[in-house]
Amino acid sequence: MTAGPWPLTAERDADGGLHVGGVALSELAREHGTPLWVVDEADLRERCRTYRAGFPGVEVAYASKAWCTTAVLQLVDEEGLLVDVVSGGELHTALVAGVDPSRIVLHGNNKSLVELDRALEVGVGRIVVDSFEELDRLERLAAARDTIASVWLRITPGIDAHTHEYVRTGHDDSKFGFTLSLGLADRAVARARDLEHVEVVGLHAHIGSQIFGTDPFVANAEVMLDLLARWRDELGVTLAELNLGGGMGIRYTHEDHPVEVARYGEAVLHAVDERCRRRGLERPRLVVEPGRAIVGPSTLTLYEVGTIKVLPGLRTYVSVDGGMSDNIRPALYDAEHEVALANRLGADDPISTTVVGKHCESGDLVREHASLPADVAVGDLLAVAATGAYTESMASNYNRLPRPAAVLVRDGQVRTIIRRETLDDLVARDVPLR
Ligand SMILES: Cc1ncc(COP(=O)(O)O)c(C=O)c1O
Ligand SMILES: N[C@@H](CCCC[NH3+])C(=O)O
Repeated sequence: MTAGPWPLTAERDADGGLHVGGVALSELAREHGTPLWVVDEADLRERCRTYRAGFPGVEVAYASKAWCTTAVLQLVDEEGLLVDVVSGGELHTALVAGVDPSRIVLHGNNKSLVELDRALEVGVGRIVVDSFEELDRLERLAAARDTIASVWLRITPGIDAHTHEYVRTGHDDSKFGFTLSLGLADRAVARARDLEHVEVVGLHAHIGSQIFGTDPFVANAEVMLDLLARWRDELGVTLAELNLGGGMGIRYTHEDHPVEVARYGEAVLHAVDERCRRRGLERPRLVVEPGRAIVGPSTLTLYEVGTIKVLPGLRTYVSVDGGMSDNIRPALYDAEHEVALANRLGADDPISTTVVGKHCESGDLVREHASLPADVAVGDLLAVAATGAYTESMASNYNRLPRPAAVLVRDGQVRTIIRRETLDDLVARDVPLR
């Protein structure tokens, strides 16, 4: 089981039932209901460790936008990762999780005054400045608090990573950061020099997400080191820190072949050291910022099969009890996730099915071409792989579906880390007229 996109401890028992963390998924469905996010704790911790080992001497920050819930943040914190947040809500979650503020990095292309001020109040480690307005705002807020904001400038390095258009961030025409080719980065560092309460200590560049191959990451590192060298030579500005962002692709289906973290680390660090040698730079204090690669593969979503609609000569629709409200990725990015029957092995001859959710949208797909046993039936359980990243964190209540629960499994133990939403939760913020 583990060779595919499934969590580390996933295995089938003698009857063909799927287990994760030593617990049968059918038992989890009985106890906790469906849809259910099942997180393999061993897998999640292992990925944190693999990342740290793959980038020796480099700080690893978890991009919490991938899955920002207290238990997940506590796990990655225990594993020694920094936590990157992009909003007051993510910051609050990290603080509630008990993450030391100095180990938090605040991102965002449009941080509010309240968010910036809160970051200064609690003393987050670094604020990643995205715009000229933000430099000015930070100067005013930090002066009022009689403090100094330690910041990285977010640079848009002009690197076009070949990934889905919606998740590219390093190309020139991007809403994020100071565009290097248009001279905005140079203007930003010049502006920052005039500020008394903002100290630029480093640079940041993130080129996009779900990227396969090492070349775009290497190119990003080279561009950023060239910039550090040029600013040293032209402006006498020496910056000691460099955050190279996240974006490493993961395996969602058997057809995906991502690079191993160790190879990615080797390639980037080799390029960094080579460039530093050529430019006569000391290796800056490096940070990388993965989200998806930490949590994505650790989790599967468990659904129950409801309606099955056979359209002879066309296709077979298999409907499950969740859909785009708990995983928007297929609808938004045409993303594909492996699907498997979870409660039994099923008939030998697979058929091609279209697994869909229960929402009022034809685009409410779980997987367009899912190979499932021909005898898939109402009441069966389906497991959908690699749903730890950008599913719960992008979940909604569309069609007023309560959001699912999440459980953490390890060595036969089960802990609820997010309770299932109730119908009362759904109306809790409504203010009725009568
Ligand atoms: C600034 C920044 N850092 C890190 C990440 C994490 O990306 P990924 O989940 O692809 O590793 C993102 C999301 O793309 C991001 O915008
Ligand atoms: N939500 C996207 C990734 C966004 C990356 C955030 N900057 C996905 O599921 O692929």
